[in-house]
Amino acid sequence: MEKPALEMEASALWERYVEWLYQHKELGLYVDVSRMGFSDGFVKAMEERFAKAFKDMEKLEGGDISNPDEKRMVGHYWLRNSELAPSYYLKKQIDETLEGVKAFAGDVISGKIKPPPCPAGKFTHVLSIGIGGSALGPQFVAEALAPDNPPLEIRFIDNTDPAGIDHQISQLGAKLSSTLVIVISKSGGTPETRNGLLEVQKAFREKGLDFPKQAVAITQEKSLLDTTARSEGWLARFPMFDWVGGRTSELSAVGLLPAALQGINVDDMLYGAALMDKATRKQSIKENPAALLALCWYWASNGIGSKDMVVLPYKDSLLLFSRYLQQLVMESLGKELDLDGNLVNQGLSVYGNKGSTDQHAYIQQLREGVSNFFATFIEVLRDRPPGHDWELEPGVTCGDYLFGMLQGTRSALYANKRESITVTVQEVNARTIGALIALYERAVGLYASLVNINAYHQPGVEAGKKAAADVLALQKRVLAVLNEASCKEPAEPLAVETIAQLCQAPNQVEMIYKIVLHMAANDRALFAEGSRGSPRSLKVYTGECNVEELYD
Ligand SMILES: O=P(O)(O)OC[C@H]1O[C@](O)(CO)[C@@H](O)[C@@H]1O
Repeated sequence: MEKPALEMEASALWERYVEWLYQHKELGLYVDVSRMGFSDGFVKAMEERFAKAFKDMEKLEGGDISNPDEKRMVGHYWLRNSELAPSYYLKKQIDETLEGVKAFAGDVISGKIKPPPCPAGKFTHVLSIGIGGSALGPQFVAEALAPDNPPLEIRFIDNTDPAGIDHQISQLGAKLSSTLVIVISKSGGTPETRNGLLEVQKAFREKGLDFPKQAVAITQEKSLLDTTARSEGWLARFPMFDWVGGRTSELSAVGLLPAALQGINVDDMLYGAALMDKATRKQSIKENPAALLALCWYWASNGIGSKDMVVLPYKDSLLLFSRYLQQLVMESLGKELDLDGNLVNQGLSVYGNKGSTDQHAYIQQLREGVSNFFATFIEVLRDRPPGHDWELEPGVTCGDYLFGMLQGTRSALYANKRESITVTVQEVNARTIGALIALYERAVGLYASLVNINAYHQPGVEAGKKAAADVLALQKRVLAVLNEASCKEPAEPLAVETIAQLCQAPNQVEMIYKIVLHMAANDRALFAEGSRGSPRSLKVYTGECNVEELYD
């Protein structure tokens, strides 16, 4: 009888390794699933589901409405092979956008397009404003592929944290005058991105700079951002297509423009992705690396996300891969309902940083603690560019240590019956990064079919956005109430419970206390008496009577 994979002797394990090893020759990419415990019986039992998943992906690529809730096609695969687009019009849009991105980046790098305050100069920096899928891909790619001295250096604003925004602007300093600002938002209305834009526009005004002459928008046609950019005459606008989701947009203008401006070869990224797309269309689990990943995810987590996926790239430049995958996988698979409307609460949790750094952070728990995960090692064979290596000690380089750490951790986990997948690439370059993106996009698509969910919408995010808007609306009411009390003679400091009554929101008293605490920390409210840690003892006022706000 076949021994369980996690208890095999060395020779049987070697057989299993050889039998299951996947190699993509041209990409120099391997997927090893031998350290996952699935049996042949499990693979057999999954074949029918996979047959359906392959068909679902075929229909998706053919232009079906594969995102039924939003009534949208799902076309990120067409971006790297526009011949696949279901209409000539879409193909033309893809080709023209790609050409436009490359031509614009080329003109900026050559200095044909230059910042107005520096007639003799060139753009030196990019400031990219966006969040979620409109930031994570460009951040991952910049970290992985930007050369040491890129033609334009990139910085990111990906939050509505004022101190974080100030930091980015002050790091640019005088270089703001030679900074190209790219605002990325598919919807064109995401509050964090809008706030980043408003803050940056203010910084431009304060320095007497002409923002539109240094600004580019990447957004859906006719979105608020698009209309603003058009009416203000921004330097350029590039489209985000309705049928490309934020988390799968890295190989659209969203990722390609920032990459091209940093001197990264975007054709190579697209080519790598196209090669991987071709490989992952194969309708045989063993010969399809994305199907192998989806199979392992299903096996490890019982098809219900019962285990987490720890992603460990052993390469500094791949640091952000785990963060990028976190959104791709969790926003796609974390769903309450399946496609038939049943309550399923699906998902697959992803976390990770990089090896060997994480060996000194949490591998202790992975090896000996709670066994609620499976690992994915990302291995890079080429340590450094050729000609730069040297031996730290006889016969051993620094890269050999990194290799040893990865192999040692993989073996140590296996010895304690902890499962792992290893994805190996020859080197980190534009082609392999494109291929890795395409590999995981397809694995997510296949897995979503296996568990019968829509991977391409994100209804859960809306609830948080709405709740945040409610908090801001409540804050405005609190301010109005405080303002009115402060305009009385003498001013009347109010208890938080009284504020809640006056706002007609007695059930929101805790939120009102938090709002007041936040305003006080930012000198927008004052405490007449009481201790901040004893909410009931507080008496609050604004310190000044703002008549304008009162009658607003
Ligand atoms: O590109 P947008 O529309 O600004 O959205 C940013 C992100 O917000 C989300 O809609 C929700 O977090 C993501 O799916 C998306 O990538």
